[in-house]
Amino acid sequence: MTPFGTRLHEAVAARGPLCAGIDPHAALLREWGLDDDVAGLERFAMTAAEGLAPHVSVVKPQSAFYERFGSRGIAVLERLIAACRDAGALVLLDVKRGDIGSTSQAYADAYLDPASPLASDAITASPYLGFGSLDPMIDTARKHGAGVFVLALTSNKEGPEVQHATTASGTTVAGTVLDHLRRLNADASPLGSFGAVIGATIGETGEDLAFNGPVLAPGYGAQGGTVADLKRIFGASAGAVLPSSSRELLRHGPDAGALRDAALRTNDELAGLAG
Ligand SMILES: O=C(O)c1cc(=O)[nH]c(=O)n1[C@@H]1O[C@H](COP(=O)(O)O)[C@@H](O)[C@H]1O
Repeated sequence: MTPFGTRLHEAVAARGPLCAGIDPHAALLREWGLDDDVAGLERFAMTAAEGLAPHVSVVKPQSAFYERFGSRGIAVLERLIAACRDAGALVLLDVKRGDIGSTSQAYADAYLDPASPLASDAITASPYLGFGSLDPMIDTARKHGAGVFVLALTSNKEGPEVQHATTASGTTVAGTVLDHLRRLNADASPLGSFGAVIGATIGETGEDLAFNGPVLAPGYGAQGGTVADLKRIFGASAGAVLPSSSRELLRHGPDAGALRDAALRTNDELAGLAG
């Protein structure tokens, strides 16, 4: 299997860097004229897939918005993942998992093993049980050509309390995560498969953000992040950055063509980002 980083590099070159979040908020379902039930969820998800997945490099469904409907919501998520992959988009399933190693393996089997009904191209992971607790996810991703995006400097205002804290070795928690990612991606070309999550909303951190892997940058759009912020935060490394937008993009529904136009327009705005 071609490594995720290589597939992502090709997808971004072909379709642009925008990562389209498919988050069926109850308020968005109502805005689209849908009921906040499983039928509404299915209609929302499939319309978003139709409008966005043929045009963007990456889609990112947030699992909780599907889980809130129980097993029938998860069945919709399974169908959404399949539809988006069929349309040529890479699926980054946003689950932010992290646990002791033996349970991390179960999460890896659930989301990264092609035999699983929820198999995706990549997942988001939380490193706060220690970066090494994610090893089963990293190893399983390597085996199946998948990717893992690890939380480093998140877009929410509460993140710095933990992420800016200094560890016993003198580096920050975020800096430690980035060091691990630097090591994991060291030999990859053109791009590693192990990414960092760094919000498009963060202020000056003093961290070295350059590494040979992709960056998921949520917070672009509804949370206030702009193209200027992306340039300020990432500078020359911005070529491997995936700005992620959910609500700002999805408010253009329920017309699939309007979603497509919004995604294409956003990718045009992001075109100046690389280099
Ligand atoms: O991992 C994420 O995707 C994520 C990390 C982060 O630091 N901030 C963040 O907002 N997210 C997710 O990115 C999406 C942002 O949605 P919008 O604010 O509607 O664009 C949601 O699915 C969040 O759960």
